[in-house]
Amino acid sequence: MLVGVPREIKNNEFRVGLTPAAVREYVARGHEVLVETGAGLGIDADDAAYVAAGANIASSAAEVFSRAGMIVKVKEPQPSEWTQFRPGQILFTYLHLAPDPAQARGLMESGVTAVAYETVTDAHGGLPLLAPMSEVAGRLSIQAAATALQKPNGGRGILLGGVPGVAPAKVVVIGGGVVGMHAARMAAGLGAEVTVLDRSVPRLRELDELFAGRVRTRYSTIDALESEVLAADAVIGAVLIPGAAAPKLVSRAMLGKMKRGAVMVDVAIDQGGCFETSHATTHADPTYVVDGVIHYCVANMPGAVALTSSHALNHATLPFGLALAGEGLAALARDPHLRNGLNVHRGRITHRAVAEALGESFADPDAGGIAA
Ligand SMILES: NC(=O)C1=CN([C@@H]2O[C@H](COP(=O)(O)OP(=O)(O)OC[C@H]3O[C@@H](n4cnc5c(N)ncnc54)[C@H](O)[C@@H]3O)[C@@H](O)[C@H]2O)C=CC1
Ligand SMILES: CC(=O)C(=O)O
Ligand SMILES: [Mg+2]
Repeated sequence: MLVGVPREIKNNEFRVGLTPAAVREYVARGHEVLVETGAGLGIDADDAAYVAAGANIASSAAEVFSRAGMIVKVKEPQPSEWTQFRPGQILFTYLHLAPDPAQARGLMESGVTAVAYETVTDAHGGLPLLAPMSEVAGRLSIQAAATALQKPNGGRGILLGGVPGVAPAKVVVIGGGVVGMHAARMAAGLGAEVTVLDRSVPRLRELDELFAGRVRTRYSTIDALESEVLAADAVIGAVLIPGAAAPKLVSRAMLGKMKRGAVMVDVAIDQGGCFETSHATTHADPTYVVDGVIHYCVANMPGAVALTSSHALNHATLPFGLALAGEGLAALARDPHLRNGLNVHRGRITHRAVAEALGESFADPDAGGIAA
């Protein structure tokens, strides 16, 4: 198959869909790879590095979109990209459609077959193509919180770890999955007092074991959430119901009672955010203030550490991308986990939670017909 890699165009997005190492794997299996000029510059991979890996270089995104049978990207397509897809073409990237009806409509109208990284599953109930970026964003969330808490940035002026004789900051992590676990680990490593809330008791048990008492865990009732959030210096929003819009767990009323200069990092913003007052921001202007509380709501946090992120993402996407390039739609028919990633096919929404969030009718991909 001819696999196309356009340059990412979202604000401050420096990642790339395929690294040169990944290109080499595709080429070794007989695929042709077409990379837009400059697509890898954010990770120190120039056109020559891609040519050395066996790729051809396209002078424009339009050339990539018009020639490729499959497009491999990182971020959800932007409006200027929706219009370039065509029926039968495969798109393999993050989509986050639940909070984004305009993009959903654009993809449906294009006729593209869109496989979303964030809903591909594995045999252990995990999300293998979301996990690496959740690891990055979880770790980064604590760097963002630590920076925003500094007085010149509008924060409370508290050091996460404190110093001998002065108490550390209180960090509250809502959702103890991949993002939450990595956030807790970084915050605890810096010496903060960390509490993780989750609705899954088995998950709280795992975290309790893992952190051996260094991190507190609490079952996430409204009571527990309120008391923790009101005492917090930093709150990390890290919940997920796969495919669905994030539940709003911190209300405007709760926010009004928080400490002035506290920081809220809503990592779940790509699914619409889990704080009532969240709206998506960009790396160019990452924070805003509501009721004296700093909000950081960047929807592509890993783009800031593109070098680390692109390699981690490619390690996870490579086997699935190779299956799609090698078998086309048959890969979706064969592998139920990859099929869970299918969000849009032939103008219909093919993921149940995404369809429900958008109020669209659901076309069940398990009911057959994919490989036709
Ligand atoms: N902003 C960004 O740049 C990035 C955002 N993300 C997003 O971060 C979010 C979290 O991702 P992961 O940690 O990988 O998901 P995950 O599935 O590993 O963890 C989610 C956790 O939330 C818990 N949860 C669900 N509903 C809850 C509720 N009402 N109260 C408390 N806990 C609840 C679940 O039990 C689970 O443990 C996702 O929306 C993901 O897309 C991930 C990477 C980058
Ligand atoms: C998961 C996601 O949205 C990102 O890495 O940007
Ligand atoms: Mg995102």
